[in-house]
Amino acid sequence: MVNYGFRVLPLTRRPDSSLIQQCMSIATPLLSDNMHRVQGTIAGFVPYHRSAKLAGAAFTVRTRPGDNLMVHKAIDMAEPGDVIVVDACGELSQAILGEIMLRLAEKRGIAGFVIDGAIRDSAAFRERDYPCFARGTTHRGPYKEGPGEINVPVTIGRMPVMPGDLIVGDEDGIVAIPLDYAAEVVQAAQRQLAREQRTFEEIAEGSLDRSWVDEALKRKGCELP
Ligand SMILES: O=C([O-])CC(=O)C(=O)O
Ligand SMILES: [Mg+2]
Repeated sequence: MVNYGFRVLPLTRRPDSSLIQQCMSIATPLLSDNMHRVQGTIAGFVPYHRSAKLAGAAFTVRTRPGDNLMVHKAIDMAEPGDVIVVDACGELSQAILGEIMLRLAEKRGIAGFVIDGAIRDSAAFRERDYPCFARGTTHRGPYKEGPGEINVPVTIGRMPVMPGDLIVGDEDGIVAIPLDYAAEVVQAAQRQLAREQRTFEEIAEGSLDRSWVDEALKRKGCELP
């Protein structure tokens, strides 16, 4: 019997904790802009916690749709600060996470969850402000049979995620920054944040140069009044 599809692997590389901390105050559009806008989840993930922010190392899980045995194992294995990222195939017929699991994860210092699937007991995530993004809710509970895998490459919302990627989530969705590029991307996003803050000031003063809009239209051959 080959074990591919039913494996539990350790997470061996994580981003620097100072980098994770910096990402708590950088919006996801700034991070995805600095990866050429191709790395990030498509629309459809909802934050069930009030603050909507999340950052940490990706502890990845791939489940059989509707089954959460491997998510339970991940909660027992992940380290404080990790984000459990579950590729549950976008399945919405069974919830694979609930309040008992939330409380276990919270107790262990796990930073939060990203679930490409459904959760239940969703009021508890809001009340405890415990970070969790998911595609929806249903009271229909999970099966606990496996198979599934831990710390293998996964995809969530059409975004590839490698174990140990720097995960950042907010009201606009979730982005996974590949570990080897994380420092560079975060620095570039911070420079973009400073540029956008200057733009906001120029808008308030009425001094923002808008000539690029007509120039772009003319270059494309558009007739202007
Ligand atoms: O039964 C489960 O595994 C999910 C659940 O509702 C909980 O954790 O409270
Ligand atoms: Mg429950």
